[in-house]
Amino acid sequence: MAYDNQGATISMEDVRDPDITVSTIQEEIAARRNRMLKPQKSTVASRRQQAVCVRRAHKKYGPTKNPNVILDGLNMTVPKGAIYGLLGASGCGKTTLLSCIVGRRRLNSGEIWVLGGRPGGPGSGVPGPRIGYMPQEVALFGEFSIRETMIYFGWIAGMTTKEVDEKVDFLVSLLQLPNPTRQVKNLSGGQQRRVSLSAALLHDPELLILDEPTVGVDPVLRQSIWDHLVEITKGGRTTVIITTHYIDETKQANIIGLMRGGRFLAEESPSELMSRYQAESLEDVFLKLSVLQNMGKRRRSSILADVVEKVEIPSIPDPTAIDIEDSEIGEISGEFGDNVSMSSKGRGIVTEKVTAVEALPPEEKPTSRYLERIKPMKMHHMEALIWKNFWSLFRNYGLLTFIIGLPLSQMILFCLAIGHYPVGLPIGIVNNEVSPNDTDVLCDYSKSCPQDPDTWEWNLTRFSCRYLNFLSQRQNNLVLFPTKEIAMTESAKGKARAVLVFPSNFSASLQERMRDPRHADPSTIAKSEIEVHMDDTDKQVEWMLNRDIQLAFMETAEDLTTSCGLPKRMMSIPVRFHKPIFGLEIPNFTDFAGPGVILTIIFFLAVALTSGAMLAERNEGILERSLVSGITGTEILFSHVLVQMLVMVVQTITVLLIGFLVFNLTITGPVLWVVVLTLINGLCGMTFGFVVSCICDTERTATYLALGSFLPMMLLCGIIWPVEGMHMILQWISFVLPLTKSTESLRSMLQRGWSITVPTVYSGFISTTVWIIVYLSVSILLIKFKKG
Ligand SMILES: Nc1ncnc2c1ncn2[C@@H]1O[C@H](COP(=O)(O)OP(=O)(O)OP(=O)(O)O)[C@@H](O)[C@H]1O
Repeated sequence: MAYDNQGATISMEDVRDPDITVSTIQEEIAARRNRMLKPQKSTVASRRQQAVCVRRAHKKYGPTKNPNVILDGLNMTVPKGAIYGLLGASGCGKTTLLSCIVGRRRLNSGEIWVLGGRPGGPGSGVPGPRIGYMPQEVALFGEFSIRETMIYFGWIAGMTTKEVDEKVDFLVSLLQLPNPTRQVKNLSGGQQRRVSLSAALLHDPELLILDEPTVGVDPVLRQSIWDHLVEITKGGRTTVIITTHYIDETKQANIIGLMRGGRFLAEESPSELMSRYQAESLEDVFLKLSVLQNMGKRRRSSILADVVEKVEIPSIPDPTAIDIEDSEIGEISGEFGDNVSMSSKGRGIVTEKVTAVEALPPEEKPTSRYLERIKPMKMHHMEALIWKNFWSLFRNYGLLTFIIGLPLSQMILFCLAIGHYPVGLPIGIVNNEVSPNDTDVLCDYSKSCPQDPDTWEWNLTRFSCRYLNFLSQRQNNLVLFPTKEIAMTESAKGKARAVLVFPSNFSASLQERMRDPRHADPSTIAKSEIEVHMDDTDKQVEWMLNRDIQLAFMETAEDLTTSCGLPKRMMSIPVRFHKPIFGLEIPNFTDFAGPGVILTIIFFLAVALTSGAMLAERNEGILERSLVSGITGTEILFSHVLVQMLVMVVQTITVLLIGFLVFNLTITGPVLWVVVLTLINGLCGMTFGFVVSCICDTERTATYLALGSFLPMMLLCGIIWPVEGMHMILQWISFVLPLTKSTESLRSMLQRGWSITVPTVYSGFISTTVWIIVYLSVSILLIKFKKG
């Protein structure tokens, strides 16, 4: 046997004097520090024979400048076949240590060997079915029944449903669980913890890691849980590491590790500890060892002096009783004080049963390592995950209604609310051409031709009335004001969005201007014009009114020529817009914004759905538990993708049907490719959701991130405003955003009718696919490497 000589551990031989006093202990501690450590042989092989072996573990949280040191050179040895009780005050780092052992957190320095290998490395079985992990959180699916929960974890561990059902009966009676058909969310906290424990016990793992399994469990049941643990470890095949706050319940453990200040105060059998420290209970032992540890630290800090003075210093009665030959010493890992270590004599009780040196796991071969790292998806994992994701989603009726109802309602709202022509805008009219007694804004005018058929002389009268008649066909809320001053005052109060003033001899001046433009004086020209004052605060409205005012004039002029039997086009501006190359003759904003809106709805719903599902899974500890049981990040992501694709197909069909069949959005291109682009865009949103859930720790930060990305994407991807109108730098940014190319591609298919072979169209597909790959890779890497 050998012990680790690098962990600053010294044998206990100097702390054995029964008449020891405070001062002598201090002297001894000081003397020991100066003493040379005797090097002992410690090999990787010896560490790999233990169920768990931790050496010189350092772990800290927080910033480098002000770190919160949790593990401070901790050594731990868990022999195979032992029940190891990990004890310590709340917050001392038990859970942190366990999550490092199961490979979910990384040490800052030090080594961990689990079942002969490094966690996460080949041969360790961690993560994987060789380990049974019950985390501190309940980490179960509320929507599932007890039996379904067992089926999920059983399938992951490679069990058949029949095997699971057989084990469920046993566990239900052992842990006094309610009827297995009961839903987990309807169980009490204590019952849920027992279900969680049974999920860890289900597949008879070699190493059971149980983080506070007996919280909220009554003493009788607690005893039967311990009896069961003792029973399963008897054969030496199963090892148990258990944390608990009930120190005295660990009397049945083979070894207990008392953790304090980032180290072990001791790592011994409970009976050995109690007899050595002449303590009634393990709590007493813990207290006495804590005092000793504080004394070691006292020279550095006097903060704990009060505590030390109030507690009786332990006397150690029979130093020879704990004297151990070097040859008997196992890998000493328990320690207390400043580099004062405890021997592990008690461990002999356990190790005797399992001392037969088992064959070591095969050495890692470099050739197979690469293949092992790729870890292809396992069928039984995927089966369990897809089954779980499917039922988690489809049993949550509220969520289901939301994810189908939201795109439906959004599309209806978009089609009803966006792109329609604003009507009923109040337009103030001051018509000085008619008498003040003429109170009807649509004043009378002669519809016959105002041209003398003999002399061809024009006699234009009340042209303003003719014009207002046409204007009212476009904007029907014309409000007559008696004077320009009143009109301007009222419009300043918001009573009119524009004011049109007709000069007193508007028709005569207009006629003069047309008849003899060369000799028309500026006053005549000024009086021939309609004076327009616009409310420019709303650019969109201003443009539309501007267009109406001008088009109404053209229509009036055309009407005049028609009434005189002249060609209609004679009076219009000599620019004629013929059939458009693409799109409708009357431009439609709904058609312009439609593609972007469709893609945005599908993209961000997928982001919300995926990040929500993943975050819930992670925060409830389910993700952690699944990863420890051997599921890979890739499997988790792909299982979500497969199930959520179903949802997305329904969402896509709903949105497209509403848009194109109900609201007649223009669709002239290939329908199949339109559907495919919408679907892969949703997939892109889904993968972005994975990234969000991996980066963010809480739903709140995920909401901020999703919202923070939603607005820039909306603004920059050309939905609201053409990309060509943006600042050059924004155009570059817009170019690489996931929705820009796809929006343009969809618009080209819908309105231009372009096929997939056109670069603008296929570049949308390529851009979306590239983003999917990027997001997916980032999420897989984050799941794999983002550990505490
Ligand atoms: N991700 C983290 N970031 C920063 N600090 C953390 C993190 N996780 C744990 N800690 C801190 O590390 C310390 C040890 O936490 P840990 O959960 O390991 O303690 P514990 O012994 O299991 O406590 P308990 O018995 O109450 O569960 C605590 O002070 C805790 O606040």
